[in-house]
Amino acid sequence: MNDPLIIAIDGPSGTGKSSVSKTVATRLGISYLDTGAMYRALAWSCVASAIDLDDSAAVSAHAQTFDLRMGMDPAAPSVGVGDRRIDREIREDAVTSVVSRVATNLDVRANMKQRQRDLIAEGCAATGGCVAEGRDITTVVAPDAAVRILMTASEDARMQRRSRQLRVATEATRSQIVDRDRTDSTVSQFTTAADGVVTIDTSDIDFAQSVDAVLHVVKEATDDLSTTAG
Ligand SMILES: Nc1ncnc2c1ncn2[C@@H]1O[C@H](COP(=O)(O)OP(=O)(O)O)[C@@H](O)[C@H]1O
Ligand SMILES: Nc1ccn([C@@H]2O[C@H](COP(=O)(O)OP(=O)(O)O)[C@@H](O)[C@H]2O)c(=O)n1
Repeated sequence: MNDPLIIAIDGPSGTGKSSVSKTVATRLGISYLDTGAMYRALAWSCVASAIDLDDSAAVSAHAQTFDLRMGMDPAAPSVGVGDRRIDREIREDAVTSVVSRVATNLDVRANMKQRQRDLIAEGCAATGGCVAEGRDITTVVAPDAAVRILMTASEDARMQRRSRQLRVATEATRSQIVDRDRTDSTVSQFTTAADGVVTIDTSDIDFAQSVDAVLHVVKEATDDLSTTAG
């Protein structure tokens, strides 16, 4: 049997990671893991449980025990805590504005890394592969993935996409995202490619071309693997 195909994709907000990863996973018939949604779910759950986000010990204790449920079908990914589905809630401003506070907690990150590795293994067992996307997948969660990609895009392109997606003014989005990227980059390196990571700049290409660019990198990597194995 072939080895499972793990595709790791990192990058800052608005580069196209989530939308491109979902389409790539669908096209390849493999699982999809949105790791950002996991940090968002933890932030939501802390707020819902009235945990003080400045109390890092309480946040990290909650991270160990909360009942996070990730659905990894790329055609219908889902996020839940216990029986409650929170797909919409985790995209709201109340979560987006605090998510970096839980994501910069190093105990939380260690717990998430383990959960993410387990989920990737589960996704691979179910479908033969997994596209996992976030900020530290190529470097920390799956540094041995067969395919490792950093998606980048100019700040203007990223802001325009996000504001179109959220239907809000570009300038309002800009400061929020720039601040979040800055805070996030204190714990993860996701603006320049680590060794062996392929950069795809999506600034001047459209969505379909971004998908094709990822599939091209996947094809090259898997062709290389079969040559090495053969
Ligand atoms: N060239 C492109 N590549 C990827 N996404 C694009 C592109 N142009 C526009 N978009 C759109 O940008 C939006 C933001 O993409 P998303 O996948 O949410 O980014 P991220 O997960 O990196 O924050 C989506 O609505 C996506 O369809
Ligand atoms: N691998 C990851 C993924 C996300 N995150 C955190 O989770 C937040 C939300 O991630 P996301 O991918 O949903 O963010 P955007 O698509 O809005 O950029 C980020 O701002 C980071 O704080 C992380 O720390 N590590």
